[in-house]
Amino acid sequence: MHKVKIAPSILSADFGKLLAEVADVERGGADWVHIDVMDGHFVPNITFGAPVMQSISAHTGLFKDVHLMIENPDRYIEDFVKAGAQMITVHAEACTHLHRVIHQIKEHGVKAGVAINPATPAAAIREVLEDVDMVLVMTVNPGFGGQSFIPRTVNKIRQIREWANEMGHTALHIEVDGGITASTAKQVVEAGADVLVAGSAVFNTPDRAKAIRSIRDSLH
Ligand SMILES: O=C(CO)[C@H](O)[C@H](O)COP(=O)(O)O
Ligand SMILES: [Co+2]
Repeated sequence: MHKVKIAPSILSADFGKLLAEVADVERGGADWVHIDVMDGHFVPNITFGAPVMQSISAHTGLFKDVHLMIENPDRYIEDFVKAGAQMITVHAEACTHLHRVIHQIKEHGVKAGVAINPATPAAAIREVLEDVDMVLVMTVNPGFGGQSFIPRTVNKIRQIREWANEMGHTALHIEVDGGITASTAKQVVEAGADVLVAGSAVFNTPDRAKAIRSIRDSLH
């Protein structure tokens, strides 16, 4: 089992001072930075694209975890690789040819993840589980920060970790995203998650180091 990683989502950061916000969580003990890209089609919200991501990349040593909530993500993989992405996650619901997109990401030499919405069963990604570096189990409906954790999603985490262990895919990361706080983190880690995205729980408080520490401490 990997050491649990905390990945603050910049969705809840102040976009007017993104570099300072990312530097703040880097100093505060974050492991990864989670970059939410939304297109206003796959989800009812728009964030930013590869050029903004590139400006952040150049100024942080954090591992860059890109969550593409966009339709036809295959059209933008190369742009995000050039912008510094180290993990690119696409939604199973947004890809007609999911296996092809996953291999397209890997051909660029970056890690590949697949995400599933709360209403999507774990079985939707069973056939690509051995191909991916990470499964992102959405614990809220994607599109917005600050929503409440959906408890039913915990069963899917357990199921996916069980399948990965059965197939010997012990390096698989399981990331959870949405409503992760010091009150919800422990149950998802116990179910098999090892990457915790936290947006509002980290950025909506003035002391980011304290917020990250309190999520980490809640796991013991
Ligand atoms: O992908 C996302 C939303 O679609 C974000 O990563 C997620 O919402 C993080 O925000 P919070 O921790 O506040 O729930
Ligand atoms: Co996200």
